[in-house]
Amino acid sequence: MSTIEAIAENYQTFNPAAYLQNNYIPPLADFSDPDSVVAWKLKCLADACASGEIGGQILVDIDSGPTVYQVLSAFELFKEVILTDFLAVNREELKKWLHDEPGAFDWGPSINQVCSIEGKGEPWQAKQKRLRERVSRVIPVNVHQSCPLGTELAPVTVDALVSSFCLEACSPNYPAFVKALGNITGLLKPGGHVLMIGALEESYYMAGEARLSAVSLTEEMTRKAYDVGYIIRDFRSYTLPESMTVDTDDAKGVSFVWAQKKESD
Ligand SMILES: C[S@@+](CC[C@H](N)C(=O)[O-])C[C@H]1O[C@@H](n2cnc3c(N)ncnc32)[C@H](O)[C@@H]1O
Ligand SMILES: O=[N+]([O-])c1ccc2c(c1)CN[C@@H](CO)C2
Repeated sequence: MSTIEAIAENYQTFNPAAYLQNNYIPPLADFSDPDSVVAWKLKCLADACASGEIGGQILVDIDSGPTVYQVLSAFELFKEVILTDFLAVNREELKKWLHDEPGAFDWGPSINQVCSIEGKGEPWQAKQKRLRERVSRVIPVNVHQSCPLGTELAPVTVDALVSSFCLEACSPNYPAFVKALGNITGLLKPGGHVLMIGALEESYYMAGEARLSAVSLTEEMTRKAYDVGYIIRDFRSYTLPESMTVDTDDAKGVSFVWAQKKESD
């Protein structure tokens, strides 16, 4: 039976480079296929951001891992973007990309895909430059703490959160998943927005030699987690086709939730 401590211990062998290769190159990130799952994720995020209802001062990405695709639309709507992760190795990977250092992962294809979706006709390099300028901090996070960012922002609350493949990938069970959502909700202003991507019916995934357990969530379990304190604005799900099943996890699909924190309970 996993516990929060055992999961944290297991994450010590998480390999960012292996994780990126497993999930962010073809076939999962094959943009020649408009139905590829990463293209679908980017479209979900872009559509929510195109609503005109999301924006403000601070956007926090909870659990960036070594990836930035998840904020490629949302970052444009905020004055400051804060990236976070539990592991120093992931925070270092993010800084490598932010500083355009040798060996950094190439997010160009994902950025180009978002530019196509957004249809503003700008070169992807311009968006990449803007994102690098907009990120103010890369800081630690622990979603199982009542203050997931410690004192870094307190008592400031933020206008929006993005989070992708996080809560289910680091919680030992569904109650802990729901509690972790409650913890990050405390960072959010009333009326603030959450854009969350999650795995559906996944029990494990690999990141190099690390084998991480996940809470297997159905669509209904995912929706239900937002029953307290949120209005769901959009919910979408994607079933992974045979062509996109990989041997590095057993996810059956991906969910997207756009939820807005109620002004008051
Ligand atoms: C599947 S990765 C998600 C990475 C990225 N957001 C993405 O979309 O691919 C899960 C992440 O959970 C992080 N993590 C593990 N335990 C955590 C905890 N207690 N609190 C916050 N994040 C944690 C790991 O460092 C890892 O980056
Ligand atoms: O389909 N995808 O684009 C995709 C990207 C990342 C990840 C998954 C699927 C499923 N496993 C999670 C870890 O819990 C990581």
